[in-house]
Amino acid sequence: MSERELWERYQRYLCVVPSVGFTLDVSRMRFPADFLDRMRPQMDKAFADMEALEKGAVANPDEKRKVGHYWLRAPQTAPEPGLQKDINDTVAAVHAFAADVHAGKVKPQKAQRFTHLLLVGIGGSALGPQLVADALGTHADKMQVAFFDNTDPDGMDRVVAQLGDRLAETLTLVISKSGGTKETSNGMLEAARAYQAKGLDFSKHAVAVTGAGSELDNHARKQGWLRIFPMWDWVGGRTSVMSAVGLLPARLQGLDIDGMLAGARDMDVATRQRDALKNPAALLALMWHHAGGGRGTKDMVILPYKDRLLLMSRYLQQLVMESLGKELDLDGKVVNQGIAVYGNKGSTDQHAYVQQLREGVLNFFVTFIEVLKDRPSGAFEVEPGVTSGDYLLGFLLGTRRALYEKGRESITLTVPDVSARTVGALIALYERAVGLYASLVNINAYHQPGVEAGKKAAGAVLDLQRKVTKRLGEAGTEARSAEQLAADIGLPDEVETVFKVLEHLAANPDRGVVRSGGPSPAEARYRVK
Ligand SMILES: O=P(O)(O)OC[C@H]1O[C@](O)(CO)[C@@H](O)[C@@H]1O
Repeated sequence: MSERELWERYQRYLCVVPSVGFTLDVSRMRFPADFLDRMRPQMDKAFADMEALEKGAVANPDEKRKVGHYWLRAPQTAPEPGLQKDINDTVAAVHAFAADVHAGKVKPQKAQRFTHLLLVGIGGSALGPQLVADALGTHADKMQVAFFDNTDPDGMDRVVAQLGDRLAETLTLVISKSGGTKETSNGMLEAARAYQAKGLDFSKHAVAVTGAGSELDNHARKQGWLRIFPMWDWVGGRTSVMSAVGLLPARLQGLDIDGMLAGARDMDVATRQRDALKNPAALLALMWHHAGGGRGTKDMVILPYKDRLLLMSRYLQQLVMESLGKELDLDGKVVNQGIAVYGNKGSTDQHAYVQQLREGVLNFFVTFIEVLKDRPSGAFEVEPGVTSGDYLLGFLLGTRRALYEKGRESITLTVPDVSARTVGALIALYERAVGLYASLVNINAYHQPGVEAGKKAAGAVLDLQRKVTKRLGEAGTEARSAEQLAADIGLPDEVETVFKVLEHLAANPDRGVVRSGGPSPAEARYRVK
């Protein structure tokens, strides 16, 4: 297509959401002229499914749950008055609590004011807060935010070291919907130890966001934590950023959560429209379907040309892949669905993997995110008449063109700025697109049966470790091989796991296991110190 024809196509398919100043351009997707018409019956069903979901139908059949993240920004649309009240009360409580913290009414044990925030959570209980904090944060925020989002001891040590003595002014939020996620409870215990090491009572610095009656809820109550905020079973972890999970840390940081909710609400209005050409979430879902033939054969490369949106790809990775990556469809048929998501930011990636995108294996489509506003003020010309921001746009358009020339498809989202409103709108856009796409390919977007297998297997590894260390203790100073120890504990076939566990213990001198013998697994011998 010539540049002139592309301009015509750009105008024909441009989807505009004036309330958030947002546009979606699908002109560089090579879908055939009749594609949208052909997809209409499936799209109509997707709209009907979505309407039922918003009205409170059980949209997650496996877990028999309602799916209510859209109600979070429009409580009046929640199907029961009790839910509306819960949402309104929680937003009000978040505002009131944050105001008290900022004013020093809620204060730390041995300091005047909380100035820092440590968020302990993982997956949906961290990724949304991380995206929002990074996209909207500044050096002048009311509180600076740090995260424990893994059970990596060194990762946590590094955060604690960076906080240093400011731990005394740090409010820790432990966020877990289920309240039983191991990484998060480990993070909580590690955080408590760090406070204790400084002579501080963790419970006087701790707040929980969790489901009523969860392990975390019970623990926080028993220990008399500062506060507990609710997390509801009708909100999925990966769509929880507009519940207390995301609102509380954002408001404590000093961000405009009402703006974020309003942006999401405006996008929700736009994405409820039944005309796919006017509905950016529907158009996005249709483009994903076109790109990957409804089977996810093409990866989604997210390329925001803005540092503040760096975490978009990580956030979308969970939202898209945990929602769509399913073995079975809603009829129980094996489909192995999904769309792989990766990305970083432009133009940085032009000096990394864009080479492959232009010339290598054609297994992807790109989503460019363009931000019109360069910086709050003070344009600086790096060359006569040209700013760094002009370069950023030049690189975006240049890459888009270079990819198109080689038959590589792309979508472009444009937002006026990176503000609370646009971040809320982008999140809402993708939440809806994922839901609509799931209907198009007939899968349940709201459960995650696959992650349980890894959790169970991890639990089995730790049980095995307990048995091995007990056996090592009984063997005293006698050095034994992994093979012998596996046989000793009655699990001879688990020898590889026994070996890996022993290597890990021996690599950490304070664990009390000494390795001797040769470098190969068969030669290695282990004993207690
Ligand atoms: O908030 P929770 O219950 O700690 O769960 C954290 C994450 O773990 C998962 O359940 C996957 O293991 C995600 O869906 C969820 O966002």
